[in-house]
Amino acid sequence: MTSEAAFPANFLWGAATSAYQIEGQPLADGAGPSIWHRFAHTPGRVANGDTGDLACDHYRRFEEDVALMADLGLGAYRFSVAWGRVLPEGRGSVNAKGLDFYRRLVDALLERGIAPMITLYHWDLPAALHDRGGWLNPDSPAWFADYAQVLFRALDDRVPLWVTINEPWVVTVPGYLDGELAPGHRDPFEAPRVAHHLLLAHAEAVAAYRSLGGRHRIGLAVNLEPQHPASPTPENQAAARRRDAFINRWFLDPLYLGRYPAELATIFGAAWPEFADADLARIRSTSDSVLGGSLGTGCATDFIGVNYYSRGLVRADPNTQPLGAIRISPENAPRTTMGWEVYPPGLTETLLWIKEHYGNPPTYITENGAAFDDPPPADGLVPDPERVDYLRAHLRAAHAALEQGADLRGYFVWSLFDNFEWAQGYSQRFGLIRVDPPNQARILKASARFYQNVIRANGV
Ligand SMILES: N=[N+]=NCCCCNC(=O)[C@@H]1[C@H]2[C@H](O)[C@@H](O)[C@H](O)[C@@H](CO)[C@@H]12
Repeated sequence: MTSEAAFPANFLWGAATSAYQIEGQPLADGAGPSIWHRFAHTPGRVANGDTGDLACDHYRRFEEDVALMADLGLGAYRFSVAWGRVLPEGRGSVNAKGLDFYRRLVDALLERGIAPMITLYHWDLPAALHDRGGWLNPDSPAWFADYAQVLFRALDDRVPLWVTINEPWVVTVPGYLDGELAPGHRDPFEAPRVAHHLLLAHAEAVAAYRSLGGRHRIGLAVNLEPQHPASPTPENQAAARRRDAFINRWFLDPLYLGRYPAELATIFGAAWPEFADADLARIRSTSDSVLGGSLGTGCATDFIGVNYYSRGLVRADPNTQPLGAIRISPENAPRTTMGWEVYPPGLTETLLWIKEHYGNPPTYITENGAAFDDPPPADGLVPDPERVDYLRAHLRAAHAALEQGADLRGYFVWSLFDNFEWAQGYSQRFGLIRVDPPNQARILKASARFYQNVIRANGV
């Protein structure tokens, strides 16, 4: 099959998931509960009262699932470790059975020639640490670095790619500002401090990785979305700039430029603290990579993981505080069932924005995908043409950025399976493979076959 867009020879093709969204049995074998176990079991927090108690039962079915990944021809699989399985109290003694699950999963992947990309933190903080203040506690970066070292020591001989934290913005804003996600706080004084501790946690984990002689690559995964004014009025343009700082630059500017966007102090006002210069220096610290010498990007991170779903169409709105800007959904544009506009050019724009603003660091698209109301299976396959179109268009958009010089190394579909979509429970389907918790059958969708062909052709 000749492909219109041929990718580089060693381009990495993967799919992504996270522990609480697919594993099930969150308390098995001595695991400690997470804030998401607690949040999901709090009435009213998750649609239909759904929880991750069963999810995709991946904790039990992982060998079958790895075989499915191999059938698709995945070159890599991105998954997260549930901190509470490895350290039930979040710190202190290691739970051998919990760590062993991840060792067996990694070995099963390697046996099939699938490279593991491990995310150390995908939102499921041990509840025991939350009870000590969680990410608000200035000790949280050290807790995270200690946990990271347990994984580095156990698995770095076999894991080529590490992501420290998934989407610190989502941990911070839905978690501590608007309260939609665990732990469900709504406090503008807490959010900037949580964000700061997450950045320090990333830096401490990277520093620990370097000091242990970590032989591979470690990065941060961030959700990014271009912000476009709904109409070119000065108010809307200013609102788009504020939202750009708030969503896209909050974490990348400190990491690559050693400073927070100035807009954030204006947005948060009195709630924005004075951060120590030494902290910002630590976050941006130039640490020698295992390849010797700084990587040239002058920061602790080897690569950026980009989670791209859509753009933000922005209108000034004084009633939406603290931003004074609201994201609107364009009436006549195609949208996913999450309400997000399907906007492939935004992926090209995002990748080129990273190249221009942060020195073209190595980049992986660590998440890209869409939720649609898939029809039921027909002849053993779920017809999901909308998802096929979404993936094809975004792969072409990624390729356009490659052709303009973006250092894009790989692409991970979100998600391998229909799974627990946080506060929306199982009402949203993002998978290449259909999973219904009651029967746990794995049924390929047309998008899985499409992606299998993309991988074979190394192009789309
Ligand atoms: N305003 N605004 N912007 C919204 C920005 C948040 C976008 N949501 C994500 O990126 C989450 C990411 C997560 O890793 C995964 O665990 C989730 O299942 C997917 C799907 O939801 C995506």
